[in-house]
Amino acid sequence: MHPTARLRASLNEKSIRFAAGNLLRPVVIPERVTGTKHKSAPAFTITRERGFLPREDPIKSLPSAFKAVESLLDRMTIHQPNGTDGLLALGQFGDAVTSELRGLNLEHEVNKVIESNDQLLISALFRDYCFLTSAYLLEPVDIAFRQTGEYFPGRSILPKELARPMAALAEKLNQFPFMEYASSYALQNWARINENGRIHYDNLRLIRAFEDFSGSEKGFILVHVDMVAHSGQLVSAAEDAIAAANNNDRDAFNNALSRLHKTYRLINNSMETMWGRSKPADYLKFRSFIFGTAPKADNPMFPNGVIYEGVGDEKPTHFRGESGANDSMIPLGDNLLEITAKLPDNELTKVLRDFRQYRPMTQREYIASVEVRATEAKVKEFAFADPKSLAFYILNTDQIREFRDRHWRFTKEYIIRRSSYGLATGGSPILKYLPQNLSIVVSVLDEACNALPSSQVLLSKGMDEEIVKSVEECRQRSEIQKRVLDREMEVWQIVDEQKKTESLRTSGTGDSKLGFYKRRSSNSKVMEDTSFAEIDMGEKKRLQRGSVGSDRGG
Ligand code: HEM
Repeated sequence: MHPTARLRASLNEKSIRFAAGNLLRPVVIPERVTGTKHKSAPAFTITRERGFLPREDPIKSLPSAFKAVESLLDRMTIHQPNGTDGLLALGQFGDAVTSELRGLNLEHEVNKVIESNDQLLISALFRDYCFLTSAYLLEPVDIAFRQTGEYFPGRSILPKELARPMAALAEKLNQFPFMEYASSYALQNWARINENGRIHYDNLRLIRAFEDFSGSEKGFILVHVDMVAHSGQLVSAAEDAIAAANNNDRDAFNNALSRLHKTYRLINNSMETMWGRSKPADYLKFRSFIFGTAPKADNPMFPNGVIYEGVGDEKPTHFRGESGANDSMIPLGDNLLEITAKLPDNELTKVLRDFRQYRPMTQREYIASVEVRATEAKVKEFAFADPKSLAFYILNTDQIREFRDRHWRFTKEYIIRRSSYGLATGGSPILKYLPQNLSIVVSVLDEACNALPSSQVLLSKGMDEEIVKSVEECRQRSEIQKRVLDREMEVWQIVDEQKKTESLRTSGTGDSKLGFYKRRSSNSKVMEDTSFAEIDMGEKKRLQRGSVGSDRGG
């Protein structure tokens, strides 16, 4: 069947498929999947070697039939490698897309690639069309932000030259037709500098960029890749832990949890390098381009969603934006250690579950399967039944706490300090979503620490001194974290309420922000039905320059 014939009637329907019913089966994770004989295997086939990275390094450039696409991608980046301004800096990207792609019928070329079922090439095309789509929709948002420090609505119609290939590629990959962390912005967007070298930060470069190939955007993306380069060991340890719990094999279980712990430590150490590689003062400069069009009810940038021209019945669509929330390393730990089971049944948990849909199908199914299989194998109960296993369970849960703690500090320093805009790129409410997840890990850690005998008892039973010492430190950290977070949340609650009161007070006063908004939207159909008084596009903040790489002014 011709691929376009399969386009969904409405892209807004969440028609992503799950392997329901298969999640309980034992999963055999291969060591490696490479070479042309595996051409049709999904790019994100999960292996013990590569974990959540694509099974082969991403394709760096497109076949010559797509030279118009490649040219737009090269010329759009705000800071061009030769020091000039790119199309996005000049506000010329939207016009360039329509004038340069119209009439080329690249949709036909895209469909030929889809029919070939060359999954690596399909994935590269999806990455590149995602970059074009986000740049096109968010260009007005970024221009306004660079000029005023405030956000502005994006474009509400995606032209068919982008919309139809996007929809067809997304359909083939069974993903939403929008930029996503794994399949476009981060995990499909790196190349090794030395082909024979390791997948390691110093040996990586970007394939595509919105702002700059050598500055903070590079650091932001490639630190994620550097972390995920360890994920093969996470997958391997998680699989061995589930198998050991099923086989009642205590030694194998402890060995697997010990390997899991070592790997999470490597990942957390890599994450810590973010501060130096991607400056907090630079983040907002490329962040405009990774926002999404969801949530439907409450996204001031896309109050009426986005119409994909020529796709299905052209109903407005709403998709979450790019976010590390779509990474699979932490959900893997949450599910394996049965932390997920402790999530309260509320709106924020729905957000977390929704994030899990925004990733390659293989990862979606795998993460869901770990949740089901770990519950069946009673991983947590098995860990709690033995002091040494429980000690490893605590060490791993503490690593997940450490990740979320550092992450919350990133969010405060990179975002909250610099913008009052309440939505994160993935569309979650910043002040509520991340702290909830952190507080849940802390409560699981607390529960596990309370169940563990005292250090003296552990030592008297012959437990390794180093492990006992580390676990004791976890206990202390857990108590401190809980106290600090509780106090902090009280303060944020007050700030949030003040913000709401202030917004009510100033509503309808016609201040300069609103004036700018109205001026800019005078010829924009998108704003016709929107009440300006209710819009919060973030407060005006002074942009500061960072000092990483060649990240220059703008
Ligand atoms: C400057 C650095 C970072 C900032 C400012 C940041 C910001 C955020 C924000 C605001 C969210 C909320 C979800 C949303 O987008 O709506 C989020 C979620 C998330 N991010 Fe990041 N992030 C950063 C780095 C990372 C890194 C390096 C990773 C590693 C994979 C990561 C993984 C995650 C995860 C797993 C979540 C879901 C939260 C959870 O489960 O508790 N982030 N991020």
